Amino acid sequence: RSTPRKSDDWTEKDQKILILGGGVAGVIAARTLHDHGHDNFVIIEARGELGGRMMSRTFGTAENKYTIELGANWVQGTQVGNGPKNPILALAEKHKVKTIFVRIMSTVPTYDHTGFIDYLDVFNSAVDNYTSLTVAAGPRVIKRQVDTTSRTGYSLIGSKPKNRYAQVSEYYQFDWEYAQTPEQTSWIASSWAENFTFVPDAGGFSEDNLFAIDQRGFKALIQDEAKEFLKPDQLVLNQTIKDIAYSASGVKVTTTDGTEMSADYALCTFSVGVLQNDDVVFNPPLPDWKQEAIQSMTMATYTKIFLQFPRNFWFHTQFALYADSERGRYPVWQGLDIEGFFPESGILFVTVTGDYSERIEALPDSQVQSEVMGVLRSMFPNVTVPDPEAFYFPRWFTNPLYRGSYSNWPASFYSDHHENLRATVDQRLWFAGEATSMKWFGFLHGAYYEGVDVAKAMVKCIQAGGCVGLAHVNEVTNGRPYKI
Ligand SMILES: Cc1cc2nc3c(=O)[nH]c(=O)nc-3n(C[C@H](O)[C@H](O)[C@H](O)COP(=O)(O)OP(=O)(O)OC[C@H]3O[C@@H](n4cnc5c(N)ncnc54)[C@H](O)[C@@H]3O)c2cc1C
Repeated sequence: RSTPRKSDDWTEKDQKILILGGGVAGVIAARTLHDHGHDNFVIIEARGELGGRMMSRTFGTAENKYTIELGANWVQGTQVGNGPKNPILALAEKHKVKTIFVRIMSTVPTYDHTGFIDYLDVFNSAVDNYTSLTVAAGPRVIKRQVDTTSRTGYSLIGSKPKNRYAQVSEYYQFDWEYAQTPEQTSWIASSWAENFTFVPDAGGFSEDNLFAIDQRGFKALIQDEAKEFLKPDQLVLNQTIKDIAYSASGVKVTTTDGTEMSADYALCTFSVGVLQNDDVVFNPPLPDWKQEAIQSMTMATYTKIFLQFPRNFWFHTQFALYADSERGRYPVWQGLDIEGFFPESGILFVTVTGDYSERIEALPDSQVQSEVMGVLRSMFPNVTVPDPEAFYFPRWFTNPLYRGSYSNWPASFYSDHHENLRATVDQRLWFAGEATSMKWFGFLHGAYYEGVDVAKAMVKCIQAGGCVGLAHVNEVTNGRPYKI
């Protein structure tokens, strides 16, 4: 009965539950159902493997190839003593995924368009300013003050970057994490996101980060976890869903090759970017409250641009900063050709985010490569910088299976919107993924916890013989926005 078939028969369903998408949320939801004795589910995934945004590929010349991470790369926040443990760390340990501890805030070499120039003092002030920003958000929550953008927050704590050095230092603290600017980001939500992951005193895991260097790919942790419980007939790969029909009596999905699968329930784990862009059509259209929630969240983009050179001519630390006159132009550089990472690899990468990612995705690779090389040559004016032997960057924003990298919470997204993003539609259609996590949106552990929590809620519902599901509010109202 789990074999996909064509059918218009809504009374004879193929499955109890269809899990739409095989990323972290989908796999962990499946495991949770299995743990509760519900094995009548099937995961449907467009790609040929599980993992979703845990995505890797081989990169480099024929003689010097490495597995690199295009998507998630870090276990963000680990554990202090017996405190809360990041569940992604637990999976990495269980499946022996190789990671390396990285101190992100340690000394970085600093550059501008003329070469090396020391602005570490400005950089250190930006570290302090970011801490002040998150601390100042706390009382606003307690006093029930309105949310504003993080830019407003920065200005109120007195941080107003005026030159390229202050801007790139702020970028490293902020945009490099949220993949959008302080103008585009909620002050309150970005602060609690920081606290719940990185600040143990505020309920977070730890301030540490582990960088995955496993040559099976970081995704090995979720793929190996799936192998422990998933049976072959519980997984359908290489099927892209184009239509989700639902009613109070069940759900039916149709894939691009015309295959139909029906079930009592569906759990949709597609990114909020996919939901925003109508890549999948809902039939009937999703209710207004759901659509408003989906369109009010933001899908941000984080792009790693990889280069491989015949020899290493750059800094010997993991990180370096480049201050351009344009904020966000090829700012954060990471070398992998160092002890403990991929020595002798000749691999270096630079990250861009947000609107700048969208800009470069619209350009041919050759143009992006020549821009990046222009920056690199200005950073090292006394070196004859060779052309790269390999060059690659993923286009997350235009990829119809993702439409960006991870969600980011804007100042106009209210708690009720969040509840509605997560809420069940017509008792049958459920939603989970990194974006539905209030505390950990954007992170792998957010996707993990949502997979657990939403699947548990579904189990409760099924055992009760049906239920309304996760509640929503019909209209998000904001009491007193205007004096009229
Ligand atoms: C560049 C980048 C860097 C990141 N860095 C980190 C990091 O270092 N640490 C961290 O904690 N998090 C990081 N993240 C975020 C993390 O990867 C995500 O939060 C997490 O992987 C999301 O999991 P998910 O299950 O919610 O969604 P997804 O992984 O997107 O799973 C949804 C699945 O649905 C599939 N799908 C989509 N459309 C269809 C369709 N029409 N039909 C069938 N299947 C479909 C997709 O292929 C995908 O497999 C990063 C993400 C990116 C992109």
